[in-house]
Amino acid sequence: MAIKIALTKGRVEEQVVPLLEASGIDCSGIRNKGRRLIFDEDPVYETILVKGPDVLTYLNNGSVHLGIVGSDILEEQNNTQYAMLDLGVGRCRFVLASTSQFDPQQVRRKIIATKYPNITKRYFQSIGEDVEIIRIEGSVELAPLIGLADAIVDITETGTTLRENNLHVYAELQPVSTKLVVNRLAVKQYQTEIRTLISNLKNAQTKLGVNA
Ligand SMILES: Nc1ncnc2c1ncn2[C@@H]1O[C@H](COP(=O)(O)OP(=O)(O)OP(=O)(O)O)[C@@H](O)[C@H]1O
Ligand SMILES: O=P(O)(O)OC[C@H]1O[C@H](OP(=O)(O)OP(=O)(O)O)[C@H](O)[C@@H]1O
Repeated sequence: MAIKIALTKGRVEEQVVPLLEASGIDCSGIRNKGRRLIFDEDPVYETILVKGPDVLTYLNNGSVHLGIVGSDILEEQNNTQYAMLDLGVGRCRFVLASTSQFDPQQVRRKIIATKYPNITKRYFQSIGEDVEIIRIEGSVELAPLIGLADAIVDITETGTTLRENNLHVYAELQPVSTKLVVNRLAVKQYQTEIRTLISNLKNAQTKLGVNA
């Protein structure tokens, strides 16, 4: 039976496929995927492509043995315990950002827009502040520009999106990177295979110059 991996499609997929290939996994199907979602070209690993927040749903349900997902999603879903390896790709960081008019000391209770309400809540709790959180699905940078929120908590990599929308960083939160996560039962069932995969991925990181 193949070992099943749920891989986050999009940015993570693009950055992880070279690592999987350098680990000896056949990703030819993913590279020419069209609209396909299941890839069984490799004799050992079957990969499915899913949205990031769904990776843990498949993993916890036992439908897949391994998952590849950003730490942003693991932290938002309060589920970091099965992260076995930092793949060192998909690197970005959480920031609190807003326009130059934003006053971090404002007296009125702040309204914060984000795709990550749990991470945002934990951050403001950690600095002893009570805020109102508005969850939005994307293009979060719009929120302070059109008056939906006072500021945002979002991820940034190059800073281009913030810069091109005239937003500034007011606080640095935690860093983000892509993790390999495992199903608890699969760790026992496929101990040898998972150990081998982790070792091959570490060698692939070295070969490709990826810092974990
Ligand atoms: N700017 C970024 N730089 C590096 N990694 C990022 C960046 N934005 C997101 N990521 C990582 O990639 C993951 C998925 O991002 P991606 O943009 O592909 O999906 P998404 O946010 O669901 O977007 P879409 O709905 O447009 O597919 C995130 O969970 C995060 O770990
Ligand atoms: O600092 P940068 O390199 O510009 O990257 C940051 C952007 O990347 C992510 O958005 P994504 O592309 O996932 O789109 P989204 O707004 O639909 O979430 C994030 O939400 C920022 O908007």
